[in-house]
Amino acid sequence: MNLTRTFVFAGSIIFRSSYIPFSRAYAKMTSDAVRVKLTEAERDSKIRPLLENGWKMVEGRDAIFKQFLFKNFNQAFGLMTNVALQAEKMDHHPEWFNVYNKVDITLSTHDCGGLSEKDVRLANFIDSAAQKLS
Ligand SMILES: C[C@H](O)[C@H](O)[C@H]1CNC2=NC(N)=NC(=O)C2=N1
Repeated sequence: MNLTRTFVFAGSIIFRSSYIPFSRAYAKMTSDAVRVKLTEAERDSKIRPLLENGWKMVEGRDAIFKQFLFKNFNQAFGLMTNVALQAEKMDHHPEWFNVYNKVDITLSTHDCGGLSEKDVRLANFIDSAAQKLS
């Protein structure tokens, strides 16, 4: 249990709150330190719009996938360049594959083993960046 989780666990004991709400509050406070899985309500409000915009749930994983097709390689690589810079800024990285004008992107948060707020933010950024390129 690393220092962050120790602190969160101790906090939930001291404040007599259940582990999850305290850890979510702590996660908001230090959004980069602790990544927590989306709740059912958050999935309904934040993942559903992505699924309606071409993203798909990955079978057997708590992850989302989308394939982007462009006119040529330049556009495809332009998306990857924009996303790479954003990924570094967020410290949150896609799993992706490119061949010529096609970019396959899978998003999930490795640190919590599933979808988190970071995946939602990055997916929305990717959709917006792809739209500007097409
Ligand atoms: C140490 C570094 O902050 C972490 O490994 C970051 C890097 N990028 C990441 N990317 C994704 N998709 N999930 C993570 O949990 C993650 N963690």
